[in-house]
Amino acid sequence: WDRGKRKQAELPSRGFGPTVFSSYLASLANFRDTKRSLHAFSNQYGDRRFTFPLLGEWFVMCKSREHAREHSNIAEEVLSMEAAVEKLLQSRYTVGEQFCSETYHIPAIKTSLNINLASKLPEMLDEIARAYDEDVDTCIGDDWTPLWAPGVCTSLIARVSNRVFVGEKLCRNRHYRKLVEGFSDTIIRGGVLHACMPRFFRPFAGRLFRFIFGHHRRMVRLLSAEIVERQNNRATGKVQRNPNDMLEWLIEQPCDGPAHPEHTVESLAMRMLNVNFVALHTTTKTFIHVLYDLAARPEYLPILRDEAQSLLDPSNLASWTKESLARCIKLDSFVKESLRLNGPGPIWMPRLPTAEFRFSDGTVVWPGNLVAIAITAIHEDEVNYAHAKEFDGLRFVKMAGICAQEPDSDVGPLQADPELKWEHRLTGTSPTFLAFGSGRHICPGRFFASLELKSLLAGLILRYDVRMADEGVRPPDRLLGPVSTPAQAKVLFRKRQPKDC
Ligand code: HEM
Repeated sequence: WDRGKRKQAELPSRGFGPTVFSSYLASLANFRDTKRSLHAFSNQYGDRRFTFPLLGEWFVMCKSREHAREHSNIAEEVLSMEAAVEKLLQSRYTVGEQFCSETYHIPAIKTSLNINLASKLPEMLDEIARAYDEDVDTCIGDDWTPLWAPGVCTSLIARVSNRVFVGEKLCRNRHYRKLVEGFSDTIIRGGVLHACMPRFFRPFAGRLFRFIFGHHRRMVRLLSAEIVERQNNRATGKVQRNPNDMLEWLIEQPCDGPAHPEHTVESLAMRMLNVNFVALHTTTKTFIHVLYDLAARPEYLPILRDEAQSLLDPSNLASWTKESLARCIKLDSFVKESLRLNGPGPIWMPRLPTAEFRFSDGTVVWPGNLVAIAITAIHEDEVNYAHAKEFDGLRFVKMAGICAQEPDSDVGPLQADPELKWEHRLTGTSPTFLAFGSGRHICPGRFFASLELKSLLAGLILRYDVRMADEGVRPPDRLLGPVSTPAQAKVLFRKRQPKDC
């Protein structure tokens, strides 16, 4: 008999009746097709909170705008995101205690990264041009050539992101890239494995896991010389010699007091793993989905290309600016629509109550039972979006009420009215668009992610034609319970034909 179920017994739940073990049957059935089961629950109980048994957990789910708003704004001390993530990923075992206990990468992203976006853009654009030259141009010609989309996208995102995180030398270092590219997937898989083990066995399994993969050990080895040199520069008043990048912004974060005047190499290496964890996985998956959406819908290529060409100089990436990319509203809408329909799964923004907690509608949640938002039920609800299940690359341009014609002045419509349209831009969030979360833990890296994704996509459509081998068919996502990942598929690339230039 499941204790979690008894505790939430007053909430509606669609299971197999009140018999012993029924919750386990429901849990297995929900695992088989999580998204569809969750949508059925949501349609039935959408305006109330309901329980959703899945893999031995009792998720208390919500879907309505009011519930989503309340969920997003409750204090970390009451409904904890960190505790929920730790429970789901078992990261204390797979990466180590320090991975979960320190969080100074968050202020570094929130402030330093965001303040420096415009000044770091030229380096990102330089890395994008080099990456396309070296990793794509060398593999393709004037004829259609199949390229492994997940491989290409993972490598591009890791390379360009790390140009901003650790600089030119390390972002091209083979060993460094191998470490950061595989890190998130290994940790997520390891987390699932650990969650299935008996609790008493996890510390031992974790030690073995960390010994085998050695993520932290390898990161310390790769970064230690660089960190020591930068700290020496600081100590000898030559701080201006240090590059302005994420590693430096982490070093600058305040320490715990006089006993620890500066962060240790071990601590900084762990933070850099954490930065890569939050930044690469999400952005890479998004880029793969965007590429599939574009390759399967070739009608968008000329539309996006015309816009990019009119606002960005195709032969001179160095001339692109944050403002000129912001004016690419169709590109912005296309990526946002892809994010709307292709999240990493139907259960979103999990929280773990630290004590018994009562929501404003009277629902009581118990410590140990996870609370989450049914994101796909919101993103695919006809009440929120017309023809919600269909992909419309220009949806958010239309929703913002902006004429889908070319902007006819230098100013462009978004710059003319940025406040009004914010909600419909890629980085905008609302109770009906939660891909970047909302409220207290809203994604602080979304401005960086948006700039990176739009620069990469603009670069791609100005250089290449893309299509699926099976014309017009988008490869289906791979589903495993609540986790959805993009298909492992090839996309056909060819250099852009001269008649299109
Ligand atoms: C398309 C790419 C991305 C997506 C879809 C995404 C999505 C999200 C979501 C949904 C959350 C909130 C989770 C919750 O409330 O449970 C979040 C939080 C976070 N994201 Fe992102 N993210 C992306 C890219 C990035 C990047 C590039 C960075 C760093 C450079 C980043 C750093 C973070 C951090 C540090 C948090 C935790 C914030 C906090 O606890 O206050 N994200 N992200």
